Amino acid sequence: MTNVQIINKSRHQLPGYSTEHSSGMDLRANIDGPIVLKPLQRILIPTGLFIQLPEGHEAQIRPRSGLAAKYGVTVLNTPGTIDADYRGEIKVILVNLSNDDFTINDGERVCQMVIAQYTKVSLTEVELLEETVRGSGGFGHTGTN
Ligand SMILES: O=c1ccn([C@H]2C[C@H](O)[C@@H](COP(=O)(O)OP(=O)(O)OP(=O)(O)O)O2)c(=O)[nH]1
Repeated sequence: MTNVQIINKSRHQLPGYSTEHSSGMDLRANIDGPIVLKPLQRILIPTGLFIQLPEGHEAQIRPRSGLAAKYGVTVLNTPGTIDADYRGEIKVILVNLSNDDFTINDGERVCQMVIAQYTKVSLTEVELLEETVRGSGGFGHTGTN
């Protein structure tokens, strides 16, 4: 378990894992009152959370499948990236892809945050890449079912 420091300026409890095996912590909207998101409208939602990630880690802001499946509401830039050197407030870009208005209430769980380690690489420019069976096949070249 890696310890991460966080400042909570929201009026809600600190996020946590909902089960032992959850990878994401649900984040709550920290807003003064309900906000109506019209079809195809997007909005930046504050969380009131400020995090200090250890070097080599990032936080990924991902949609909640329930909001997506039931209401067509998702995270526009999924996965949003919170950098280890970012000290600002974590915000969530939600978009309403349904034909109906969607109301966001204060304290509503609007997304989930996954903390992940990443690998830093250096790029070496070459003329040829190692051959593989797949080669350049992709984008459904093996069929779609
Ligand atoms: O969903 C998001 C995505 C980003 N951020 C914050 C943390 C991140 O470290 C910073 C910059 O994000 P990103 O690199 O994606 O934004 P950019 O458009 O490239 O802006 P910048 O030029 O500030 O890096 O904004 C959020 O709060 N929520």
